[in-house]
Amino acid sequence: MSGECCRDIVCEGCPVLLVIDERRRFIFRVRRGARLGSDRGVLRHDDVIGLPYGSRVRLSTGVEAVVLQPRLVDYMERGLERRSQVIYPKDHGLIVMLLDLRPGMRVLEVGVGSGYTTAVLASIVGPEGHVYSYEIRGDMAETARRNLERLGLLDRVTIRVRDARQGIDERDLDAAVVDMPDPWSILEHLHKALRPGAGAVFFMPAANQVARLLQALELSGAWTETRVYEVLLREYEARSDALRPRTTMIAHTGYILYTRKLQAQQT
Ligand SMILES: C[S@@+](CC[C@H](N)C(=O)[O-])C[C@H]1O[C@@H](n2cnc3c(N)ncnc32)[C@H](O)[C@@H]1O
Repeated sequence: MSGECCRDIVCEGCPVLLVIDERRRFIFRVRRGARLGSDRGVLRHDDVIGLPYGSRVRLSTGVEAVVLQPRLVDYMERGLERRSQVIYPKDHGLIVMLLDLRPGMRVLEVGVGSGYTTAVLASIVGPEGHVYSYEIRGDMAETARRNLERLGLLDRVTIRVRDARQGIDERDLDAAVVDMPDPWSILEHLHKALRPGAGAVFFMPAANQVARLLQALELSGAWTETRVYEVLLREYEARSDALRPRTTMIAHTGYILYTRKLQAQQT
């Protein structure tokens, strides 16, 4: 079978998402001689080496599973450490569009937590871009570092273990994502760090935070194009004989406030 290792074909050392059923999904790196155990049977890693991604494979019990490339969203669901509240994929999607994120951008992040948003930003800016991330807690920064290392994204990220209220070192940044309890307290630092007209997104779980931030933005007169959003995502049962919404959904994650830097008036 021809094809590129880890892109088309499973080779030793490649990451794999093994899907047995909706609840049994495992992410691992293939190691010759290793085994993955589950209540549905055992998978010998050797059995997937050389298979094209997208192949079916049988466990020791005869149960069938599928071998796929893990996506970032699969890692977020079950392949990373989680020690803080994280921003969900439904919200990341809108954040990426609002900030017009692209390869090569230099992006600021305030409030790293477990590094889920850092991973989204780093995967989009690519090897030629960079993410500058501020996190006040050393233990959180370490968790994020481990997660980014696992994803192979750590070299695109600089994590500063620092209170962002004391200042931001970088200048001329293309965009910012702020996920911290009191974002109004860093507005001046943020304004200095962004390039003219650059966008910033603030993620906040509570409506009173949004109101307070809006007030601070209005008072400063230094921001424009301010918008507030909430993303509701309803998944469907993907069954041709009974297509209908799922009975449960994530009711609330947080609000997304978008705004852009306004230059000071030239006199
Ligand atoms: C909800 S978590 C961020 C989660 C992250 N967006 C994700 O998706 O994984 C908020 C983080 O902000 C950090 N934080 C709070 N105040 C901060 C400050 N003044 N400067 C830097 N980080 C701060 C907290 O320690 C916490 O880890």
